[in-house]
Amino acid sequence: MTDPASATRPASTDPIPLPPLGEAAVFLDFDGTLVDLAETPDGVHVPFDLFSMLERLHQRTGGATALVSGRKVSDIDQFLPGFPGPVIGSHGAERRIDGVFRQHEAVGTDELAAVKAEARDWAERQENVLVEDKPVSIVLHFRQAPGLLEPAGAAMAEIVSRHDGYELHHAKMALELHPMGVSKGGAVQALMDGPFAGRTPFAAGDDKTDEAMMEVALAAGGTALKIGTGDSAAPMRLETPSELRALLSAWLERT
Ligand SMILES: O=P(O)(O)OC[C@H]1O[C@H](O[C@H]2O[C@H](CO)[C@@H](O)[C@H](O)[C@H]2O)[C@H](O)[C@@H](O)[C@@H]1O
Repeated sequence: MTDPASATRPASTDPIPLPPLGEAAVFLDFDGTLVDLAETPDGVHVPFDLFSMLERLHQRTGGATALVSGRKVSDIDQFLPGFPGPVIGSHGAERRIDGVFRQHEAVGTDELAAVKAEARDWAERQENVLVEDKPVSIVLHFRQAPGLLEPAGAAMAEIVSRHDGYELHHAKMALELHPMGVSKGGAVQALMDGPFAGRTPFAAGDDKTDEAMMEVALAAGGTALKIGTGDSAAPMRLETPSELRALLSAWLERT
């Protein structure tokens, strides 16, 4: 029988098997991983020392530290202005690598506009559903209307069923409609095949969308860490973003 406590216990503890930073490629999710979740997307608190820690990781890994978020890249720029490494946004549908910014080809298409309009139209007929419009997707947030999550799931599934090439992603208290095939794993693989080649990857995340990047990290001989509860391919687990930040600080001291 599975021990319920094992869902939150680190699968591996002392010492956590992390490669020397000079040989590592570090992939970090943002919400729920580097910062605590908040009631609204704008409400997250960025600890004052997070930026300097990420900057040190960037330096110590020779530039091989990437932020890999479901947020749009411009959000990450707002929360962590001036982060010098690659920023993967919108779950991989936006990428800024070596200063070159690219977005998914769906941006600007009539089909994407129609998917967004239909989702927004449904949300505007409800109360307290927060709409987040991103370049390659639309997100409906339900922290202020948890009872609507289920009916919204059915309504959003119906919308994507009418638009070829779109899918519904169940996020934390949110539903996101985006083009099929968008994946953090694809973006992480591209970095491992490109500027981060030859390094040992470490990926940390808290959500289902992070599993794809963790699987890429594991397949490349690296390791992965899950924050919080829930199934994960990650062999390591911590409970909170603050524990991860402490681990990253200790890593910076260690190697
Ligand atoms: O991949 P991530 O960096 O973890 O981004 C995932 C989504 O994060 C945001 O939504 C989540 O965090 C909000 C703030 O804590 C929370 O209110 C919401 O319930 C969560 O789903 C962001 O708003 C989304 O665009 C990201 O996809």
